[in-house]
Amino acid sequence: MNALEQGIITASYGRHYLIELENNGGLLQGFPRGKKNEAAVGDKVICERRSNNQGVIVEILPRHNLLYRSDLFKSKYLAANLDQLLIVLATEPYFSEDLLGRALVAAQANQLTVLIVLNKIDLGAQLANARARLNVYRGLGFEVLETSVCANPEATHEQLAGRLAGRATLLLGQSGMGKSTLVNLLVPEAQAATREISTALKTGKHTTTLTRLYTLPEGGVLIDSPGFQEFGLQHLSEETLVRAFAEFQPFLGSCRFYNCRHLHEPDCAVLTALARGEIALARHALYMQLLAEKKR
Ligand SMILES: Nc1nc2c(ncn2[C@@H]2O[C@H](COP(=O)(O)OP(=O)(O)OP(=O)(O)O)[C@@H](O)[C@H]2O)c(=O)[nH]1
Ligand SMILES: [Zn+2]
Repeated sequence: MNALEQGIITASYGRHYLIELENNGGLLQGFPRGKKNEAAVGDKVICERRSNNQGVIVEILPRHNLLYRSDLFKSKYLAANLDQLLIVLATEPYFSEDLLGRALVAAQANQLTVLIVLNKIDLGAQLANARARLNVYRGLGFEVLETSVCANPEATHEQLAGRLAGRATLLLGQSGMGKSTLVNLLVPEAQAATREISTALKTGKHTTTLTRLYTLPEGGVLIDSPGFQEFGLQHLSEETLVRAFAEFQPFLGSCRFYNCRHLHEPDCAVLTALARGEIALARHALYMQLLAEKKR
């Protein structure tokens, strides 16, 4: 048997992985050995070298979390071993509150810190509207930073660098919010690194579907995932879903039925709070939607 080496997954493209070996051991193209060795970016793995630049992943070391999305048919890993989620929104184009809400639920389920960034504040026309839409989330205690990556890169860097240093952060954002521009600001060598990864994985024009891990100049890692439209959370239990809505928590003991699902039950404390305007309609609607998707 060849020597075993440890490394971290720094890129994934389907079932193709790039592994950065410890102790400056270089890059290895890695393949999972069978279905159960499917790894995610951020995973620490043991691999067995098969050639100069290729190896087989023989073990995935225990992860402290794994963020993924799922529907009835498949699940898709986003990243492993995270501390933080950085959600990039913009004044324009219009951001989806549904995707934002789902990302917040996923973060809560994995005990991740959340940082929401409202980018393109230099585009004034939609600024007030975007701020108003984010008030609910500010009220829930989420930190919302305002940036203009293009018009004011220095200030953006100042706001974010300290918050990312020394931590593992996953960047999520719909297309067009300024995610790539932000990565290039925070990781000056990002474009060169991506070219290197594309060559190693021979992804060619599919580069945009890569998930990539960058080491930050200040320490810590930033993981850039491709934008997506769907964020299914089928795999989360009903209990986890309820807990993910912080604003429901004060009411949970006060429903008439101990096993109340807070959907249509009489004397439900959550529904009463909703009727009084203490819980936002859109948030409860998302909760109902997530529950409904589990049953389909
Ligand atoms: N006005 C303004 N435009 C910005 C700002 N940040 C990014 N943009 C522009 O918004 C557009 C989208 O930015 P990208 O960084 O490519 O967005 P993305 O989120 O990576 O989107 P995809 O590449 O589609 O995934 C580009 O034309 C950027 O130049 C900003 O702060 N202000
Ligand atoms: Zn209830």
